[in-house]
Amino acid sequence: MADIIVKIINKSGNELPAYATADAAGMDLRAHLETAVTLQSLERVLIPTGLFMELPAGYEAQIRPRSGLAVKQGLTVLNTPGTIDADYRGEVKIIIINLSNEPQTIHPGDRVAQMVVAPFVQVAVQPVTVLTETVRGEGGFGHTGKS
Ligand SMILES: O=c1ccn([C@H]2C[C@H](O)[C@@H](COP(=O)(O)OP(=O)(O)OP(=O)(O)O)O2)c(=O)[nH]1
Ligand SMILES: [Mg+2]
Repeated sequence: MADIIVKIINKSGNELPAYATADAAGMDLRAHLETAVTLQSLERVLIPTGLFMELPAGYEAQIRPRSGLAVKQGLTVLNTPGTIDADYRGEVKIIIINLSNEPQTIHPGDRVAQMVVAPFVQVAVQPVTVLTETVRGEGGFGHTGKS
């Protein structure tokens, strides 16, 4: 597991991201804030993490919501899953939106999202005029299971 190295510069003063349990998929990310931020209902905000990362080629980091924040406060990641590219060298930031009906406050150091590192493939795009036929064909969007 641990032979995949992600280099991190931590300018936040918060602890480094870490897996909370032995087989956790995600590492929680903390807000790098001077003061608390309050979001009105449906307001969104870009939360800095103070983290700068270097992922190995062929890997991305996905920024996902935390279920506890979502169910308790209606706070979620607007662009989930956010994509951190392996060649990105800027600060990792998290787009949080308040989907509750009340104002919600994020405090410095709060765990606002989680990061899952995953491999991906890059593909070659080949223009054609005909695609192979399949049983599904063009059916989708609830097409299966109908009699
Ligand atoms: O939640 C996110 C999503 C993206 N990024 C950073 C890392 C990523 O590599 C870069 C670009 O992200 P994306 O491709 O999603 O944004 P874009 O709007 O397409 O911008 P760009 O034109 O820079 O690719 O922004 C974050 O810090 N947080
Ligand atoms: Mg992009």
